[in-house]
Amino acid sequence: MKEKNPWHTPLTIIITVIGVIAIVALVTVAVLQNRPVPQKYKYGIVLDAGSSHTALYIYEWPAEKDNNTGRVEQKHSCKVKGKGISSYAAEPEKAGVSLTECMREAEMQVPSRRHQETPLYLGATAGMRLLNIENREASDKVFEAVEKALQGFPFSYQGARILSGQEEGAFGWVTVNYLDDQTTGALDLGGASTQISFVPHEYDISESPSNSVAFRLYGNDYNLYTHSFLCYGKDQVLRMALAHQTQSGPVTMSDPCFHPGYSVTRNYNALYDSPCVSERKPKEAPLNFTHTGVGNFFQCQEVVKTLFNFTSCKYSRCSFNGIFQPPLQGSFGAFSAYYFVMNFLNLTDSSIPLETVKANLANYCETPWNQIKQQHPKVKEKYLAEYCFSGTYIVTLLTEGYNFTKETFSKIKFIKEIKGSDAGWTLGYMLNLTNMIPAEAPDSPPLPHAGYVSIVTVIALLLFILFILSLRPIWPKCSKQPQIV
Ligand SMILES: Nc1ccn([C@@H]2O[C@H](COP(=O)(O)OP(=O)(O)OP(=O)(O)O)[C@@H](O)[C@H]2O)c(=O)n1
Ligand SMILES: [Ca+2]
Repeated sequence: MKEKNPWHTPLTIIITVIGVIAIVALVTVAVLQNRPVPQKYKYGIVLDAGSSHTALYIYEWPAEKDNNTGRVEQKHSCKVKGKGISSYAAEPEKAGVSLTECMREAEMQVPSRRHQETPLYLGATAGMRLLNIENREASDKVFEAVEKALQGFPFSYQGARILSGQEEGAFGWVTVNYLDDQTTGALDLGGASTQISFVPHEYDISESPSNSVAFRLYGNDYNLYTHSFLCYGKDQVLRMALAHQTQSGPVTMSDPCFHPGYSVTRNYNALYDSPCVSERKPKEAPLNFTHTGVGNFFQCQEVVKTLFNFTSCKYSRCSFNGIFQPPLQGSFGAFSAYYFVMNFLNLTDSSIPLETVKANLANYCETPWNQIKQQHPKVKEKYLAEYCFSGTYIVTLLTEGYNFTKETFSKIKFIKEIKGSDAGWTLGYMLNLTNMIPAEAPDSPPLPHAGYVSIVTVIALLLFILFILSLRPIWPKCSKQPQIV
């Protein structure tokens, strides 16, 4: 006769069924109760009115976590068509109109029930700083027009203003360090100014108080060194280089920073129409000059070096132009035009030694202009013509200007964005104005949701097994095999 399986007794079946139901119920309750609730978001909008162009950024963060710990992320960005707002000095109304398209996009991107509470900021940088120096009235008119345009949208408009160079540098640092886990210096290269910001090892703030900013971020106090060099953005520095080479007012100028075979006619008045160069305009210059390329990196470097003043320094140490700079410290993130240029030249990889970067640049600058155009038919000619100059300027600024050596150069990461948010001053600016710079490290839950569910399941199973084992005394007796005596 077939032996009856001892587990198939009514009692064990009932225990097993109850046990399984209990586990399923326990796990279900645990999962449902602790499921991450669907997030509600809040939004903030910042317009970066740069010298060369304006960009709009929309940030979002979980609504119930705006008490400093919620991670603010970039939700959307929009590049305004045309040039920067400072270029509309002669027709200010158009500066306002230029923003309309991106603002409409923002209206679509931010849920309409959040429109009224969404703060909207516009910060202008070096282009407007220069216009303000050159023509205060025109700069005010541009702001009036921009203000009028922005107030026509349903957001909570918080004002448009020019950021100081110090703010621009410091907020760029805040952005990078808010997004990145380890403390990183920030290098920003714009069209009209350039910023360097880092936390020095030992820093005597009293040496140059105007270069110092204090921040509390994630539970640490930082004494930040920052400086913004007006006129040392890549477009203005190119003007300075051309101005330097046209001091005698020639009809034809041979430029080592442009490719052999490159030749364009430039207008003297247009070249000198900027406070960065206006004082240097040659007295008896003709209307135009022919700008031709020679393509020599080393000679170009010599031209660029003449744009830095290394002779006067009233501090213990300086970068250039008599500006205090403590010794470089730690790693750096280099963004905006640093990234555009180095990315085009395939030189963003930090493992490429400085010497190789220079050799590649030398080779690139030597390449005839026709060949360059053929190789990059899709790149705008204005950008394309300037990469030899810009690459040379970047290397010279970093090494001769800021004193990066072949060892420290490898600590620079050329980046466009960090964790989905563009590197730049806008995020730091908004965090500061909304009081969301996190003074303390965020409280993270001890376990992620998946880990929590797995642990509850395993413990429930163990308890069940333990329970079954504890019932051993009432287990049905197994029929013993006959023993051989
Ligand atoms: N794909 C791109 C985009 C931009 N540029 C150049 O990069 C420079 C700087 O761009 P950006 O960082 O956007 O400068 P702005 O913010 O406009 O200038 P600033 O910060 O000085 O106000 C400009 O010369 C622009 O022509 C480039 O070479 N390649
Ligand atoms: Ca900029």
